[in-house]
Amino acid sequence: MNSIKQNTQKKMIIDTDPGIDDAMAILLAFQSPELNVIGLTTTFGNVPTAVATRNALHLCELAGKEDVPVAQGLLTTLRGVVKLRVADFVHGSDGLGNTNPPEPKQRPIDLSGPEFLVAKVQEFPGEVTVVALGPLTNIAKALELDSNFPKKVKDIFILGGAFFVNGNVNPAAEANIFGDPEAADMVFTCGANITVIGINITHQVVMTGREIEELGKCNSKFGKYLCKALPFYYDYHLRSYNTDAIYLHDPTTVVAAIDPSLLTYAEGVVRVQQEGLCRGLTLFNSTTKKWAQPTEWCNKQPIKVAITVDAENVANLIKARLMAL
Ligand SMILES: O=c1[nH]cnc2c1ncn2[C@@H]1O[C@H](CO)[C@@H](O)[C@H]1O
Repeated sequence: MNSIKQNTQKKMIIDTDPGIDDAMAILLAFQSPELNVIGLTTTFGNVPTAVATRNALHLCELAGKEDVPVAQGLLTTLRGVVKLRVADFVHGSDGLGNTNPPEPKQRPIDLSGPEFLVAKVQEFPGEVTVVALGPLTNIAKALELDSNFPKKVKDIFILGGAFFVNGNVNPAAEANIFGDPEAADMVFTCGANITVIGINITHQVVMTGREIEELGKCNSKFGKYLCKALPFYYDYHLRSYNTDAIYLHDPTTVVAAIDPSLLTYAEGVVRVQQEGLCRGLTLFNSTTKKWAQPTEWCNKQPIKVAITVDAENVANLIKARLMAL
């Protein structure tokens, strides 16, 4: 890779809990000439953090990207709670559709995920894009470690939340936000340049059963690899949504970071319900009403919330890149 090309590429850190759609997103990022993936940080959600780290290392090795550092993130939520309910029914107990990936040869680096995030925005101020594909614990911890993190990071693209639609863990909450609502609320209101892609968007970007078969038949290494893990993810969608297609949550978020113009956005303050029945609910203030009394949404920095997507072109880009040789 020559330095001219590297200079025009976005420096990206992917915070991830692989996860089948995370695996698609990571391989897509590696296949994208616009991106220079400078590291992966791992979190819990689809799998426990230790499994996420193993899978992140494995995916780097599969892609011949052993030089990409993997930093293990926090094992618990910001409040120290171990998330017992991992999504093995979505991704299999190994996170990769029960395909039993080989033990990676590489090890995670000595820095923790949050320490790595802080170090990289310090090294490249205004240049690092963070793509967050799991609960937001590592990013929130990075905010605790460095209060200037929001100013130093270029932007943060977050897969999370359900805006004007039901959640996927329960009618109120989407899985990543539900995984650590306190962290999510901290991140959404931290003042950084944030774009949120919720399941109101990602449920429109799909790969059908037939397309999964085509992925397996093509000669691409990533396509052949993914089509072994995808049937598990497909079965979950068939069972849960009665649909002959999978939702491309995490890859859509990587595409948004590559080309934000494929989506449209509304700007407003987002807060997260912390307790009770609707714990994990994302509530976007879309009104311009001047409230009679100050609200918990006042005096916070607005963020961008995706409201429409060019689903066909986003899905086509994902498929083309995963099928590329
Ligand atoms: O029902 C579910 N429970 C938990 N996690 C889920 C479920 N459906 C999808 N995901 C995972 O959570 C993120 C999107 O919310 C995606 O990473 C997806 O793989």
